[in-house]
Amino acid sequence: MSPARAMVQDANGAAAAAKPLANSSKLPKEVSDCTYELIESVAQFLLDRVSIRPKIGIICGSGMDGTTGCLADALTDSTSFPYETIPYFPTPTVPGHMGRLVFGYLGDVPVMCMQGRFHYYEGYPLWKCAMPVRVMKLVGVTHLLASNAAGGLNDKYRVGDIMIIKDHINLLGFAGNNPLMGPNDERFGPRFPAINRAYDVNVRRMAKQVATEMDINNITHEGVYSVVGGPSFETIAEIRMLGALGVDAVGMSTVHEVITARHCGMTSFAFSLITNKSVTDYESYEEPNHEEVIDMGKQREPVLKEFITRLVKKIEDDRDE
Ligand SMILES: O=P(O)(O)O[C@@H]1C[C@H](O)[C@@H](CO)O1
Ligand code: HPA
Repeated sequence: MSPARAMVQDANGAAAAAKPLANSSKLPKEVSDCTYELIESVAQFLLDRVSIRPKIGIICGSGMDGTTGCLADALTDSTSFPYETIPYFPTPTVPGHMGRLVFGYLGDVPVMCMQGRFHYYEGYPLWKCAMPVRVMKLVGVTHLLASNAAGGLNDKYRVGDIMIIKDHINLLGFAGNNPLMGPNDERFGPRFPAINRAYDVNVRRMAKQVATEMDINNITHEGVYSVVGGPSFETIAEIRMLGALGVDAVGMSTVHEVITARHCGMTSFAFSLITNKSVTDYESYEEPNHEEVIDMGKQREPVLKEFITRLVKKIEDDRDE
C-alpha cells in the first residue's frame, strides 16, 4: 500500500473529525460572498483531512447516489464527509439523493465523489448548486465526470439506455440564469468563457471504447441534453418543442456543473441514464415519476459502476502518458 493510502482515515473517523469546524460556518447567501478565498478554505478543510490527491471528480446522479448500491460504496480506502460537516456546503433535500463527499480509490484510481448533488428546484441559486465543482478544482481535480437521470426524447432510446452527452441546450441560460452570473474572479476563469467544446471529445472517445469493451454499444448513444428547472416534469408541448430543437434527453441538472467546470479549465464529461421515455402523446396515460427514476438508477447501477470505473482508469492512464 502506498504511504498516501496508509494515511487515509476510515469513513467514520473522518466524518467525526470534520464536525466541529463545519457547524460554525454558514453557506453564503449572495454570490458575491462566495469568494475564491472561501472556496479555497473549503478545499483546504478537505485537504487537511485526506491524504489522497484526486485528479478526477465524480458527481453521482439520481439512482446512483442513494442509500444502497451507490458508486461511492465501491470506493476503497475511503474517507467520507457528510455535507453538513463541510464548511459552507449546501445540503440536498431530494429523496434518493444522499449528501456525502467521498474520497477514495475507484479500482486503483484516486477520485472524489459527490454522492448527491444540488438542484435549482431545491431553491438553491445555480452558483450555489455548482459551488462544489469549484471546491473540486481547488482540491486539484482536473477532470469532472457527471452522471444524471433523464427523460428520453429520441425515438431510438429505451429506458435503461446510456446517453453520452455531446452537447447541451441550457434552457435556464436562455431564461437569463447561469451559474457564472455575478462578479467574476479571473483566478477561476474568464468573464466570457467559451462553452462550445464543453464535453471533451477525447473522453467521449474513451467512453465509447469502454462501451465496446463492455459490449453495451446496443444501449449506448451520444446525444444532446437539455436542462429544465423542474421540479415539475415537462408538458407534452414542451417535450415536442425540445424534440424539435434537437434535444435527445431532458433533465434537471449537470449543465450548471459543466459550465462551472469549463469556466475554471476542467475537462468535462457527462452522461445520462434514460430512466423514462418522455411522453409525447396527448392520448397517453403514462406519467413520469421520481420513483421510476430511482428504480431504474438502481437497476442499472452495476453497469454504470463498471462503465465509470473503466472510464476513470482510461482517463488516469491517458493523463500519465
Ligand atoms: O440529479 P439528477 O439530474 O440525476 O436527477 C434527476 C432530475 C431530478 O432531480 C430527478 C427527477 O426524478 O432526477
Ligand atoms: N424530465 C426531467 N428530468 C428528469 C426526467 C424527465 O423526464 N427523468 C429524470 N429526470
